[in-house]
Amino acid sequence: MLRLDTRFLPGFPEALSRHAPLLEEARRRLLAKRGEPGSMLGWMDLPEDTETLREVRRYREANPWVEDFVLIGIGGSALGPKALEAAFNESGVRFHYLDHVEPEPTLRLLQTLDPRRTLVNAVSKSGSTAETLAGLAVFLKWLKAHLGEAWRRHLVVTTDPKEGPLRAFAEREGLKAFAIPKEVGGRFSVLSPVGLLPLAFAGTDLDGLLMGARKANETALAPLEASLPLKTALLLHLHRHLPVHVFMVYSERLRHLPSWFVQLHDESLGKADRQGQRVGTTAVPALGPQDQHAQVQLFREGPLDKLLALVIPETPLEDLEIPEVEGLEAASFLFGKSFFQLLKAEAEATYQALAEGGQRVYALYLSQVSPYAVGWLMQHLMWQTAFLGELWGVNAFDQPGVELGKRLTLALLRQEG
Ligand SMILES: O=P(O)(O)OC[C@H]1O[C@H](O)[C@H](O)[C@@H](O)[C@@H]1O
Repeated sequence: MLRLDTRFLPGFPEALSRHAPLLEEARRRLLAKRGEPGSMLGWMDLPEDTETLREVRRYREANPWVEDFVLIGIGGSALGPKALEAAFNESGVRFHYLDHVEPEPTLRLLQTLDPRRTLVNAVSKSGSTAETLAGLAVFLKWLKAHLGEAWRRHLVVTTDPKEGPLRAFAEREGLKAFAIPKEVGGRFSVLSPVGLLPLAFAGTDLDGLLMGARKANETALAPLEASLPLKTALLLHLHRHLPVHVFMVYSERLRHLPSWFVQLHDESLGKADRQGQRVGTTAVPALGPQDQHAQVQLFREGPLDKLLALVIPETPLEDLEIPEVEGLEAASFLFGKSFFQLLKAEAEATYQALAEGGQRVYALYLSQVSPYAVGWLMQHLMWQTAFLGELWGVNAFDQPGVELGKRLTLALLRQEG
């Protein structure tokens, strides 16, 4: 379950009815593009794709020997699987992410891995991302050096169905390659094989995850009063004059979720609109309770330039009692309480304190940190982003601003010879 709480934004129900025509129009425009080539709305259909799920499961079953899974990918090709695997790794397979090009940790990783038990997954929609190709080259050499001809079983590719250098390489070498559907962009790809393949190795409940995402689809299309993504899109739209959007999650298991959201929000919505105006708000990742001891001071008493979203679990899967300690009476208010009670109290107190501090804040309650609820939340946030693209007049599915950095990197490398 995912539940929106706007108790500290009392005018919101009226604002929702006032903006009904605007929201309905944004939804109509978005859905009208569905199925249009190049509209990049394929992520809406991923939760229904049972064929890919079967293919991913078959591959997982055929490779029971895997103990270490190295995902080489960056941005949308790494952030989603990283967020979900950290929360729902039930298998004990160890995951390593090469989403950087720092030599020292890469060398250390290569020294600790057993190539005979390692599966390398190179993930890139374009198939041409520099960091990913650099990592692939290094791991390919390592696999070949240790395994000879057997290296092919240890490398699996996830990329465009037809195009790009990685697809061509996989074909040339006869490698197993999963497809990221053409109409699915990187930051919207977590429910494609980009996420499903690693999560199958992590033993995550994929049925639950996709069922949750289907629920988000249902709410996205529901009448306005029941349309959670239209509601949160409106919250962000009404506060677009506030430059900062804090996304704060009260779950250690979901510690990587804010980074996934940051890419989704910032890269989709921070750009020039159709009139050439710069638009966008800056998503700031935060984690509870850790950031209560780091960022919350600023959130509470710093500039009133923020809209904050708190993601708060309502129930734990398991709980842990805080036992009494003799001689530590200062902590007696904790004794007999549980970790989750403390977590929940802290989240609620922060929610209230932020509102009383004058900040604009709302909560998204997750029934539990389960694949179902988190699948729902992630697909919900994709809908929210897509609706905001319509409301702000930007193409939420391109990233022209990233291209210049890529071109300059290439130019610098060429100069160095
Ligand atoms: O999946 P890839 O094509 O390798 O792309 C990885 C990342 O590259 C660029 O930085 C894009 O701006 C991101 O949106 C993308 O997620």
